[in-house]
Amino acid sequence: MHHFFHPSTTSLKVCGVTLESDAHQLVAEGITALGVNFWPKSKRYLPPVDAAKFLPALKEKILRVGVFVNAPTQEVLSLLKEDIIDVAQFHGDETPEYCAPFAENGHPFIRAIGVKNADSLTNIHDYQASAILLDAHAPGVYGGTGDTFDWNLARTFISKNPTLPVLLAGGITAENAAEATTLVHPAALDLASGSESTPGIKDFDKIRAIQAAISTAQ
Ligand SMILES: O=C(O)c1ccccc1NCC(=O)[C@H](O)[C@H](O)COP(=O)(O)O
Repeated sequence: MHHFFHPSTTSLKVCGVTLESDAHQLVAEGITALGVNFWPKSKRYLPPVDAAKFLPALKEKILRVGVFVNAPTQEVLSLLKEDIIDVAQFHGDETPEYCAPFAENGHPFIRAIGVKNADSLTNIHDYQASAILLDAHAPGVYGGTGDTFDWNLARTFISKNPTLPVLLAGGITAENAAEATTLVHPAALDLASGSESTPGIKDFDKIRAIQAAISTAQ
């Protein structure tokens, strides 16, 4: 986890994992982090009870991130306390007040921000997040759209906040991963649509191509 949040290079987080076999293959491919989506309306939803069958065995092998949209605090806390996930990712309308107990109790979390314009990037320190994920603005669906946003906003944000780990998300594919790495220099690229054959099913040719693009770019 230390490596992920204090990176010297851009790492990769593959989100929307639903299959145990895909999770093990991500470990075998040396991917830094995986995301499991606990929002019931996501195309990539995995019920916590199913995630609990395979995520514990992956502890220390890959960073296990749980993605939540406006979930009850207790649901998030129990997955963290039961050691099913390492990090929570808040990808909905969670406020600084919602996030505060996680920060105060030392639970690492990523706050995802849908970037509409420069105003989307104000007051981000209020969340006290371990890392920030910048994604395309997606009213109502929140994430996983495959759409990009203006990466110059991300680049400017990172240059003004050099000690805050920032993940870049939204429409990352093998075709644009090198440019995203070179232009933005994020702590990690994060992707769902660009890593799968159908929602929730990973395509390892695509994932290897993205890894290669990141390596070449840095
Ligand atoms: O993937 C989803 O279905 C999703 C739904 C609601 C909130 C978040 C979601 N995904 C979280 C992620 O971290 C995705 O990787 C991120 O939104 C980028 O997705 P994509 O543009 O498809 O690469």
